[in-house]
Amino acid sequence: MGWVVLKFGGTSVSTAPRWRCICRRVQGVLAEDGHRVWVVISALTQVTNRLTAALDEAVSGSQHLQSYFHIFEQHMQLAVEVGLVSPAEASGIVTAEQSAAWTDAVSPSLLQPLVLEFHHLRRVLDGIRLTEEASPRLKARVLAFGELLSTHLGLEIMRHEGLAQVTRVDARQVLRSDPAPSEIDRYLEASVRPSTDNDGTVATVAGDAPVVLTQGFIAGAPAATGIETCVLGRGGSDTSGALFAALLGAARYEIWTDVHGMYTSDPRFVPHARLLKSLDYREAQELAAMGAKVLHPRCIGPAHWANVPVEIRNTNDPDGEKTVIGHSDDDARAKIMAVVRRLNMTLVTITAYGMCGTSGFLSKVFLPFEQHGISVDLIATSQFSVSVTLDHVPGGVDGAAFGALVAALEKLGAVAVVGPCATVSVVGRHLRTSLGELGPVFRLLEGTEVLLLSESAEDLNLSFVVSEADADGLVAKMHAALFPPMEEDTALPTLSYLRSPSRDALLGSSYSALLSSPRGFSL
Ligand SMILES: Nc1ncnc2c1ncn2[C@@H]1O[C@H](COP(=O)(O)OP(=O)(O)O)[C@@H](O)[C@H]1O
Ligand SMILES: N[C@@H](CC(=O)OP(=O)(O)O)C(=O)O
Repeated sequence: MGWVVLKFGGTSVSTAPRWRCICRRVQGVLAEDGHRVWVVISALTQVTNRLTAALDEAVSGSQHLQSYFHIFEQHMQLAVEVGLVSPAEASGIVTAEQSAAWTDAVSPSLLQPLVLEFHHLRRVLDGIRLTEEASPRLKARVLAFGELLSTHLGLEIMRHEGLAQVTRVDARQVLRSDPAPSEIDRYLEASVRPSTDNDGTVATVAGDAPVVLTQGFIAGAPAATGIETCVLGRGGSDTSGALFAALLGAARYEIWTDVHGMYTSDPRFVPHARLLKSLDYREAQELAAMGAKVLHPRCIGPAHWANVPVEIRNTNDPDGEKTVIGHSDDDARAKIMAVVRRLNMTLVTITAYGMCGTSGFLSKVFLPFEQHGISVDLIATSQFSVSVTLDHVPGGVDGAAFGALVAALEKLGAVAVVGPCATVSVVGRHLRTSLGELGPVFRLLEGTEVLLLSESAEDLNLSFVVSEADADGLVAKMHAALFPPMEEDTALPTLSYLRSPSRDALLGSSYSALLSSPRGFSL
């Protein structure tokens, strides 16, 4: 019997109606061809942010249980909403001390694992408060509690909803991280290579259970003393799901979230954004990497590696439209797919007039980036100058790694650092053959200071580095030019060439149309 992997994000696991939807979907897949179902869930919405706040509170020693108590309340509210705890049992707990007493004295036995996990979290936070410091290793342990807690509660909710044969698996037993250059990468931005389950670990942990529930975001980091906890970076549950799908050789990987799929821009800011009905792996990867936050940038790799088709679907509209990601045979055709942006980028320019025309300039410039574990994103070069953008600086621009990088680069020439800035990217296929269609985009840049312009070697994105303040306005204008709002198409005769059969095959409904559809849903 084959597996189908379902991943539910924070917004999809935080209310009773969403959990009923999860259980219905699991039952639907079980009924279809006798599949087994591997369910990956994130922490309840905002819990990872609250754990980050709890860490800061514990380090600073101020009110270190405030965020902890918020998290406790959130889980109790859900337990009440789904009917696992009565409102009377949960009432009257207004402080962290009372929550501890409540969990000791009156918690229902089926919630004992959840309660023990809360005790464990509290012990770790108390320890951090005493020492007033938290290493990347300890931070990862704290952040992992979000998913450990949600899966304890989720297991009982699923059983309560009639799914008797669910097994909870600890993801750290299955996913093992790769060696990493720094402590931050090792524990907080861990990467796990996709692989097949040669040693049968997945089969062992799943046993005969038709349904497995496990954590997204967390993995095991092999250490001399055993297996430590690491996390895959914010939003990493999508990648966990893809890794499990690859290990299991799953028939399908479904990512359930609060939107119908990948849109031509972030629908929160561009309500006329159109749903992308089908994408190939490379296109989806490029969109995720350039800022379509609905997918974690590393999640497509494992699915592609194992040839597992991916679907992105809306928990609030389970039978509605969706994005399907897989192989495609039409990559010869040019197409414009989206306008997306990323914030918090750093632009570094190294200028060395003395090196004009000398060989090896580029290798000398890039060596310090490798030595200090900082990967570059966009690149533009001239004879004596190189500009690069960085989307992730381990330890931040005030940290030791970045300081050492700048010191090394200064030995080669003058170094200028600009940040935080933003990249606005038009993502598509064969953009160099679509420059006529992209014309309006360039006109829209008049009056905006463009710090760097880059066209990707693979011809998949055209990116502009601008100030953060300019980014959202620019995205909205560029998107309106390239994807005119549907109802206004006829009013824009000059852009009518943007309608074509291939475009109609690619683009689904707009976010605003889906939002006002009779089925109705909300972000
Ligand atoms: N291009 C895009 N297409 C779809 N959603 C996007 C895009 N860019 C950003 N998003 C945002 O991604 C959100 C879903 O991702 P996320 O919050 O990580 O979900 P989850 O908690 O379910 O994992 C959506 O609510 C949407 O606002
Ligand atoms: N809980 C983690 C991992 C994650 O992927 O969450 P979500 O699926 O809600 O984006 C985070 O907030 O980063």
